[in-house]
Amino acid sequence: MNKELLLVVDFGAHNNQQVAKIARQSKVYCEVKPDNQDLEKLNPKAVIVVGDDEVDADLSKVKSLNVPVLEKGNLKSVEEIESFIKVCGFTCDWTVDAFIEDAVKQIRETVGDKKVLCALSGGVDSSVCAALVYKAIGNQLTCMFVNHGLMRKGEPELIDQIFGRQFGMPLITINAVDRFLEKLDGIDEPERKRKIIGEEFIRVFEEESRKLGKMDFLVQGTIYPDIIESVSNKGVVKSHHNVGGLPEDIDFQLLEPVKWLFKDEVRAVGEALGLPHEQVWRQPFPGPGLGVRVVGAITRDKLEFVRESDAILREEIAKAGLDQSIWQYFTVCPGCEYFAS
Ligand SMILES: Nc1ncnc2c1ncn2[C@@H]1O[C@H](COP(=O)(O)OP(=O)(O)OP(=O)(O)O)[C@@H](O)[C@H]1O
Repeated sequence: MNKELLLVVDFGAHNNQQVAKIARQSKVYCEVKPDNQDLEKLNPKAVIVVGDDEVDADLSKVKSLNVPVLEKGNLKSVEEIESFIKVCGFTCDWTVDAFIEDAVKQIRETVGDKKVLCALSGGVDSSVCAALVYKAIGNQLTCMFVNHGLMRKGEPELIDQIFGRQFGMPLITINAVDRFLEKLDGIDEPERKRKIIGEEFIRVFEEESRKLGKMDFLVQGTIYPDIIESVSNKGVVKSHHNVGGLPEDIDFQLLEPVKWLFKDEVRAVGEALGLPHEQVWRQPFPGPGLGVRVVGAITRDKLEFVRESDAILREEIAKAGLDQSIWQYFTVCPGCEYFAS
């Protein structure tokens, strides 16, 4: 697809992502770039300038593009952006389906006949990436799910049901429950737990992926805010999203098929690809899973307690119709007497 680009040039605005999201809701493809980039090579059809100190900004680079520029005031209203889009004559054809079609084509071109590995956690980002890459290259993709024993109730089974059975993807499930729980034995510091879980994940993933023979690409669920924030005008906000913190020198090329999408767009793409609604709209879940919802040292009893109580809470919240309006809700297992052995 030959995309018409609406460029948001960011002079350090706090609302840069908001402006891009509004434009995209009008089906216009929009990217956010800091003003120090080579804007000309992006060939935009129009530009919106945003910035908290925009009045003092040097707009010569933007003006030299010779395209329409919306540059007055920092807080651009939805109406203002929509009418600018209309005046500029955008085709407004950037839809979820158009994105998928384009992404599938690009993935096929990039991958050719090579092999791709996806670390599938069952979270929104890796799930949508897996579905998208599978649509593009079918069985050239292998997904690997590491069950570390810290998942929510029914989650490992659900991953198998959706990706293994419904989609029919090549899916390898690694049962590493004992291995993780042994490493975590007696550890009560939450930061220490996180570190152990992260490091163990990398070890398991490396060991198991080696058994698969040569894999050329690794799928990574980078999303657009990761990119905008890592190259923001205000300096690096946070480092790039990474598959469980794998080292930089891994022997894979990265495939990042949703790196131009905001989270809600990732969800919409997931639904369009046939992932269940509940899977793509689920609440954020911490990487170290239930391990950090047990206060103090983790035992199998405590894990079971927090897993069951979490399942009950989620069921009740859903029954009350609140599961999409409350951003985060969870149960915690305190280090109480009841569990003393
Ligand atoms: N148990 C797991 N099995 C396989 N891959 C995993 C697992 N946990 C994490 N990963 C990989 O590491 C990536 C980053 O994990 P993190 O916990 O930070 O999740 P995230 O950024 O919310 O992404 P997602 O929505 O895919 O879970 C995931 O996208 C996935 O590729």
